[in-house]
Amino acid sequence: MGAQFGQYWQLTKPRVVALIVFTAFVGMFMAVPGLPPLRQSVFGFIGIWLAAASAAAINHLIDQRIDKVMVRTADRPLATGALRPAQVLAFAVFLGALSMAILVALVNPLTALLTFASLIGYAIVYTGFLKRATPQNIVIGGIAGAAPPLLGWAAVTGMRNEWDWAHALLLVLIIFVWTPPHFWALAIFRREDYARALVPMLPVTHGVEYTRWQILLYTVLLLVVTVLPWAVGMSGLFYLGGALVLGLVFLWHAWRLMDPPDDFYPMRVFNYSVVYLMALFAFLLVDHWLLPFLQPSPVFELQQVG
Ligand code: HEM
Ligand SMILES: CC(C)=CCC/C(C)=C/CC/C(C)=C/COP(=O)(O)OP(=O)(O)O
Repeated sequence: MGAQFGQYWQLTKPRVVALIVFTAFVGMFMAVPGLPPLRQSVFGFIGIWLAAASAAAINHLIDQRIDKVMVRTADRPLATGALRPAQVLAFAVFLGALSMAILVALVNPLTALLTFASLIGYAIVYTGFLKRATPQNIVIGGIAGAAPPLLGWAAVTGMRNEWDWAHALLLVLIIFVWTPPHFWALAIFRREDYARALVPMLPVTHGVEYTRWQILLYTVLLLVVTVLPWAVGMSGLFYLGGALVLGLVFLWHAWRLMDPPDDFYPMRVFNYSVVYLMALFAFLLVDHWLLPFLQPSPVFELQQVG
């Protein structure tokens, strides 16, 4: 029983999904001054979590043949036969249905719709089609993985106006641009896995050198887009400082990757990418709370003038 639970837990890609829901959580806080409304944020969080977990389980189902061939994924529940496809399908449908019920009944229909689109985007469009079709798979598919800040924002505001959309999409853009360096670093290290499984990932189709250049270009772009929250007045100097330091370290890694000290270096870049995104969103969150304290209020300024 305990062992079975472990297998089902593994289907939900718990570590990836933890970072995904963290970005949704930050989206909720960025959407409003102070604390977001309790019901929408708690059930929004649970609903987005369940949807992402469902999408991850469907990814296991559709990818079972690929996962069996790749060293990195050969121990997954379907690849080893620990779970049967029917069990995985039932689990994924259960999580997905529960997610939709919670989002529709306790959050709002727009969040349910956007979350459902992300679920289909990752589980079906990316896994079932793009992944097997083009080396731009993860760039396009990255839209689904990047959506959670928008989902969080929608959960607590229902998207009131263009201002909401523009600011939420800016956070989506950051994760969208982050995804290629995140994934291609790992793909360089695991390129033999992908070649054996006939998955057209960039290092397999265009070579390692070309992929390193792409990583460097996206990392430069990432540094630029992470300045935007400060430039549009969404975040303050505390965030900007954090984003610049984190981004320059990422750039230094991407630069060293052009002529790496050893074969394992791409995995160090990959591991850093995870720490980077976690820290960047933590900076957004803390800055959002600090901002009112750091910026003198108009009353305070008046008192000073007086
Ligand atoms: C299409 C987009 C993406 C692709 C192709 C991708 C690919 C991958 C792959 C292949 C791994 C290794 C997983 C493993 O060995 O179990 C991984 C790990 C990870 N990914 Fe992504 N990823 C994407 C988007 C994201 C997003 C949007 C997030 C979070 C916001 C994320 C967070 C993580 C984390 C936290 C890990 C580390 C898991 C661990 O330490 O075990 N990824 N990713
Ligand atoms: C509803 C919602 C927010 C959905 C988000 C979906 C989600 C779980 C995105 C994670 C992205 C990810 C781990 C891609 C790797 O898939 P892969 O098949 O390339 O990697 P693998 O070989 O490790 O399975």
